[in-house]
Amino acid sequence: MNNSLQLDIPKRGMPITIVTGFLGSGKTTLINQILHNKHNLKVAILVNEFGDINIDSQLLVDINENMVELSNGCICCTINEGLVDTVYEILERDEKIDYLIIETTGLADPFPIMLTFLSTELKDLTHLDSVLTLVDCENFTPDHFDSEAAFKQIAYGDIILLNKTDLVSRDRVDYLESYIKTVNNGARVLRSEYSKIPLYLILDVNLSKLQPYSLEENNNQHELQKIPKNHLINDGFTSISFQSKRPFSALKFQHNFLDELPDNIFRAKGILWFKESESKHIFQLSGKRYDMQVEEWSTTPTNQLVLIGRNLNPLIIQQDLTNCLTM
Ligand SMILES: Nc1nc2c(ncn2[C@@H]2O[C@H](COP(=O)(O)OP(=O)(O)OP(=O)(O)O)[C@@H](O)[C@H]2O)c(=O)[nH]1
Repeated sequence: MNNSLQLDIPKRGMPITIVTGFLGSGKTTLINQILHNKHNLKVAILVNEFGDINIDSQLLVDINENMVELSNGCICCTINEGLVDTVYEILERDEKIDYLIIETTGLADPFPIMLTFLSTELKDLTHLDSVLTLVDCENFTPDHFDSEAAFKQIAYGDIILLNKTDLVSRDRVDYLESYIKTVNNGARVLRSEYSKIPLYLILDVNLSKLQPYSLEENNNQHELQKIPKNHLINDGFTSISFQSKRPFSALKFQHNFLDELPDNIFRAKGILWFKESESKHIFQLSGKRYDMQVEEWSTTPTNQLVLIGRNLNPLIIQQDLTNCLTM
């Protein structure tokens, strides 16, 4: 007689949370909160930026070998294969990683990224825990910035974090919550300031509705092939990078650039060097709001700036910025 008991316990691979949300909604801020509060958990972070300079990775509190950058393309389309290779590299490390967090660009459609973990061999080695979508309560509009990707971020979110509640009234947050429920009624909706949220509400929550058994393998491949490789072009967004080994004049940067900023720039972020200051300036602009944080330089000073918007003219913007440099 065969006494062995056959238990059908599903093997769970490395848990994965996809952190998404439109430009400037607070994704990097959330990852920093997670890194501060993760205790002994070995967390790997995969940061994707579609510009050719990766500013986000330089703004993370804990930059080490567990942080992987994927720049110059979008993991939901143009560099999806790069995502698969990177996840394999993380899985093959000698030291086991307990949890993987993927920060998408602010313009990513999360669906192809979700499918990546449910098709290919990755479905047996990983476990998609949830898609977490941040919403900037100040800048969010129900037309989703006229961007299909921004709409899908809400539609596919298992957790929606209404962030930047400090900048708006409670009525506005209530309104956003009821609007979001009309698009995605099943999501766990939470609220935060500076993306502060207890980790037990967002990690290892097993909220992903999309599971391998819910989709046939052939179907996944088919769905992946249907994803347009040029969705950023369809949405009309471009990113412009600017770098310089000469400092800016603070006065010129303020008057000739910031005061004249065109409306079609949605987001800018950079590490700036001003002739008038010995400190490094972290520049952040989301919508109409910007701020500068001051820190010590730990590297040779340079300027690195990324601007994201619609129908931007790179030559004019780069020339305007060059004109703000000191001689
Ligand atoms: N007032 C306020 N500012 C916030 C809050 N959360 C984030 N910020 C600020 O908003 C700016 C953008 O935050 P990030 O975390 O870089 O946003 P992101 O989603 O990673 O941006 P991208 O990856 O460029 O799309 C930064 O200046 C943050 O300090 C918040 O709750 N309140």
